Amino acid sequence: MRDLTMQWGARPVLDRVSLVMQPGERLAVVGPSGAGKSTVLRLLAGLQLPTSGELRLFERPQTYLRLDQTDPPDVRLVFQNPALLASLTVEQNVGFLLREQGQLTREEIRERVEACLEAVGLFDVAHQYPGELSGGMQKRVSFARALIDNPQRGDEAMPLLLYDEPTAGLDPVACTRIEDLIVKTTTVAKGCSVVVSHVRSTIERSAERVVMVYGGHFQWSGSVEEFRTTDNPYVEQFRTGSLRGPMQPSH
Ligand SMILES: Nc1ncnc2c1ncn2[C@@H]1O[C@H](COP(=O)(O)OP(=O)(O)OP(=O)(O)O)[C@@H](O)[C@H]1O
Repeated sequence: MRDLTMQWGARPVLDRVSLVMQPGERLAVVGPSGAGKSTVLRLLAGLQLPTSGELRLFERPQTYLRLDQTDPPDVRLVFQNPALLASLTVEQNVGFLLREQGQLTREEIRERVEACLEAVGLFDVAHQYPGELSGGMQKRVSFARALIDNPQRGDEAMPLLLYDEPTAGLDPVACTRIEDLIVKTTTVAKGCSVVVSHVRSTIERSAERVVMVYGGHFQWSGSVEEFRTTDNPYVEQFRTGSLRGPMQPSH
């Protein structure tokens, strides 16, 4: 992102922000409610276009919405609500894109789906419907869906995986499982990832670098180790949950 601005009202939500991600990097985007974290994800996903500035994904400038691109970049979304299709089985949900592409036989798709389900620790659920699974299992299915690969994908191809609040509302043990899955999914897909989360363990366990968004700017960026110890006032207030600090509701 270079000098990227996203503006709906009088004040820009993102005001000329810049960010470069390294290949294979795992990034966490943090900040208080309404700071613009989901906006960052939606821009990266191509679900909305910036008001101004430049967004490049894998070197290619993004000037069209994802749906309008004939050859969209490989960006995969794992949203807070797993957004599975209720009328399709788990197997049909995970293999949806491969079926649409029509390049593999049913048996080949079934094998790939099975491998992705096993990679996220799901067994014997392929023929069940999402509604028959627990919330945690549904999240796993959405991770499996992010693992499914296009057969034409070259060895050097690198997807960008986007995780929006992946551990919101989960118990601490379920959080740990999902955090491990984020690292695993990103590694297995040979991709890079951006996680938006308020959960400290998720930020620290699933990312290598942290970016703090507030007031339209990226106020701070550093490694996870630095995030734990920095005395940057924004990060300190976020870490401690203090009401005192530079982040106030009126801003
Ligand atoms: N389509 C839209 N039209 C107008 N304003 C919008 C739109 N989408 C987001 N906004 C505004 O942009 C700001 C940032 O929203 P965003 O969802 O990115 O915040 P967030 O940091 O992800 O918050 P949360 O942690 O609560 O999910 C908010 O003030 C929101 O009202």
